[in-house]
Amino acid sequence: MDAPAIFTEADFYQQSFDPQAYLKEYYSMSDSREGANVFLTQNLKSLHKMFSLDELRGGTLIDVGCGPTIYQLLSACERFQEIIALDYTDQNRRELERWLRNEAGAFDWVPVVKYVCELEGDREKWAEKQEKVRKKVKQVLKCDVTRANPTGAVSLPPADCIVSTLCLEGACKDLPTFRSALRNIGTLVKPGGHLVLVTVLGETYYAFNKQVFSCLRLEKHEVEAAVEAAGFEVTFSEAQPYTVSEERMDCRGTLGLVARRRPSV
Ligand SMILES: C[S@@+](CC[C@H](N)C(=O)[O-])C[C@H]1O[C@@H](n2cnc3c(N)ncnc32)[C@H](O)[C@@H]1O
Repeated sequence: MDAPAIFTEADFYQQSFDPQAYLKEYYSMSDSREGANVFLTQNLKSLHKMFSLDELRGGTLIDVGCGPTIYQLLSACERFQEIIALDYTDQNRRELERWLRNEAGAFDWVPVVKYVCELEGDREKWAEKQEKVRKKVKQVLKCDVTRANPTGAVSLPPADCIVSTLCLEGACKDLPTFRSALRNIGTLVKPGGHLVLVTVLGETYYAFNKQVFSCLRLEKHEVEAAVEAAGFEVTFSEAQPYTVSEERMDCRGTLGLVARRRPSV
């Protein structure tokens, strides 16, 4: 499989991203899909590690490019009082809201929630954690990371922390756009607040449901330099090789990064 000839940007997501197919392909956790679980468990462990850091706690957390997923909030919800989730694509925000309202047909996150509870030391707390996420997510709003003001007419008070998983490398066609998107989302966090990033490294495409999406091929040092240039100080950065060979993506590694926004001058 090859990367698309033209980089698939936000409008392509709006037209072609099927949230249920995405969830089924990347977030179904089962013993029969051992290889497929590696990508997910690697990212869950990284989020668990980062949201165990002392400095990561506070009032508000904004999830940028949340998609239809909640796994990125499972460790975070223990550290922040309120969560606001943002994404460009209408159907992804709707799918997330379906789960938040516990509607029939919403994706079953229980195996993933149990896995994170086990990382935290008590697998039996899964129902409590699900309710915590459902209670803490206060708003699900549209955003565009390529805009200087990502939430447009809606103005949000700057958050204590922003988290973004697997979004910017899919939304940004080249390194200058990636760097400017980091500056844009940086405005959503208070000076002294934190950015938590999970990105894939060395990836040019990912696919599901016979649909291929572009990915900006990134190296660890490029992500770190872009985060620093956006006004943050990187305080934690850990890359892990991704060695599973699969048709659905050409990912070579994953990166978990924490940075602190510098005081404005
Ligand atoms: C690969 S999905 C990641 C979803 C989720 N964060 C996860 O970890 O699985 C990429 C997400 O980025 C969103 N996206 C793409 N372009 C965007 C843009 N310009 N602004 C905001 N979100 C965008 C898509 O709608 C999609 O939900």
